[in-house]
Amino acid sequence: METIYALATARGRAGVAVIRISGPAAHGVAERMAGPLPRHGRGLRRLRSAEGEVLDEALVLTFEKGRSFTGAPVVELHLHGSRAVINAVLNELSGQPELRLALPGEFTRQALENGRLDLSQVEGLADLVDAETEAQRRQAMRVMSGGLGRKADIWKRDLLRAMALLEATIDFADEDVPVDVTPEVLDLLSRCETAMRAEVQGVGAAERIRDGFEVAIIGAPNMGKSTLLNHLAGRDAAIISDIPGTTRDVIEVRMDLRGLPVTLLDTAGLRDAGDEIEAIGIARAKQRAENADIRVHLVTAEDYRDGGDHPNDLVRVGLADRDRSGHPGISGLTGLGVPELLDEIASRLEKRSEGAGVAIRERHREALLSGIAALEECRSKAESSDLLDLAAEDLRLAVRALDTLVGRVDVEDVLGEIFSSFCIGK
Ligand SMILES: Nc1nc2c(c(=O)[nH]1)N(C=O)[C@@H](CNc1ccc(C(=O)N[C@@H](CCC(=O)O)C(=O)O)cc1)CN2
Ligand SMILES: Nc1nc2c(ncn2[C@@H]2O[C@H](COP(=O)(O)OP(=O)(O)OP(=O)(O)O)[C@@H](O)[C@H]2O)c(=O)[nH]1
Ligand SMILES: [K+]
Repeated sequence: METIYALATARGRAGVAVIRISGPAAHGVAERMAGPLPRHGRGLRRLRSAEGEVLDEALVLTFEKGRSFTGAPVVELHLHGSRAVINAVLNELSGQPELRLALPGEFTRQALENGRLDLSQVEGLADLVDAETEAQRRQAMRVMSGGLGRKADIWKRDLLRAMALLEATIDFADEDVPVDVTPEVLDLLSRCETAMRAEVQGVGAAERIRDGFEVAIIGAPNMGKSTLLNHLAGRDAAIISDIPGTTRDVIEVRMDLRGLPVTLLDTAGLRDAGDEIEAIGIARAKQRAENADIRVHLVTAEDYRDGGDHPNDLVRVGLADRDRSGHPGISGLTGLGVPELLDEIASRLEKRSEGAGVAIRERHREALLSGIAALEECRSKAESSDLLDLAAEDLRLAVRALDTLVGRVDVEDVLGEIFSSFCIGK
């Protein structure tokens, strides 16, 4: 294994910056710069260049092989977090013949190769590093701490028990001993299948939590859509004017709505377009609104009162102060009714988030579906005594599908894709 190094913290001025070195040469290189180090501990040391110049006074942490994040020997240099210090130390490290700059995600890759994390935990870690909201953090933590692997292990244990029962039946089949194990086998199969299906059901919600929900604000020109968006965003993201047809491109604002990641969309006012550009804007507005998770339809107070049915993915809100009917409406100008609108959106999105479990990616869905398909095959064969051999083969396929979840098999082709989303230093 090579020895790699990289800045683990973000670039730019900060209180402290951390450089990680991982691999067999880590301790040797660090001692060359810092002098003798504790074997598995920490110490305050002067880091010197080869010429003897003091580069920084740093906190140096050492981790023994098998007892570090990567599983390889690790040294962490906790530096003063200025650009100049970071550059000086990185420059010194780049001159060390045993070292190479880490690729994106390469520390985590070492952790995977050294069995410190399974593949699903690596995926969870990737999501955790990207998490912007509380719901994203919680979901990533569930997966990073091994939730999917634990479930897969439980299912696998049941399937291996079913396999042993089937094989015992096959062995006894010659001996005229009437052993009917199928009820127990079928019971084990259906238990797994139900649990796996529940996880498949949750992948959609999990993906929404990771990628974010879209909420589109729609309505006629000049209704105050941009005003409402700016109010929600807390900044002037969209242009407000009393000229109808101001907004043309879709304006996007990312926000954290009670822990849920939401992209708000301000769209062109819907009407018969005044010109060609506006027509394009309106077409885009319709398209994006159609794909959004929720549409907030701004209407006049009169229209709101005349009401009527509307699809339940549509939150219909009436403007507050444009008539005197006195009903509680909404205004992006005064903020009236905005907390209620946010509550309504959040509660709808929370409903959509329900069911997210520890299967959170398309890769997980595919593995589970192929496992479920194998279990279905197995069940239909297990019911007929002359197909038990084939039933056992289907079970092996199902177990294999579970193994791909945690990366015990078929890892190589997915690694590139997973690590491409990591940053350098992770
Ligand atoms: N300084 C620092 N902070 C960090 C990390 C890191 O690598 N370095 N992490 C990186 O993502 C996360 C923590 N994850 C870690 C997981 C395992 C070990 C580790 O060395 N485990 C040893 C025990 C070490 C000890 O107790 O001295 C072990 O399990 O044997 C370190 C960090 C977040 N904070
Ligand atoms: N009285 C009142 N005026 C508002 C309110 N919200 C917005 N306005 C005004 O209505 C005009 C249009 O506001 P915008 O937010 O640009 O409307 P829009 O729906 O985005 O308009 P388009 O870009 O044409 O689709 C501006 O002059 C706003 O100041 C409100 O709640 N009450
Ligand atoms: K506007």
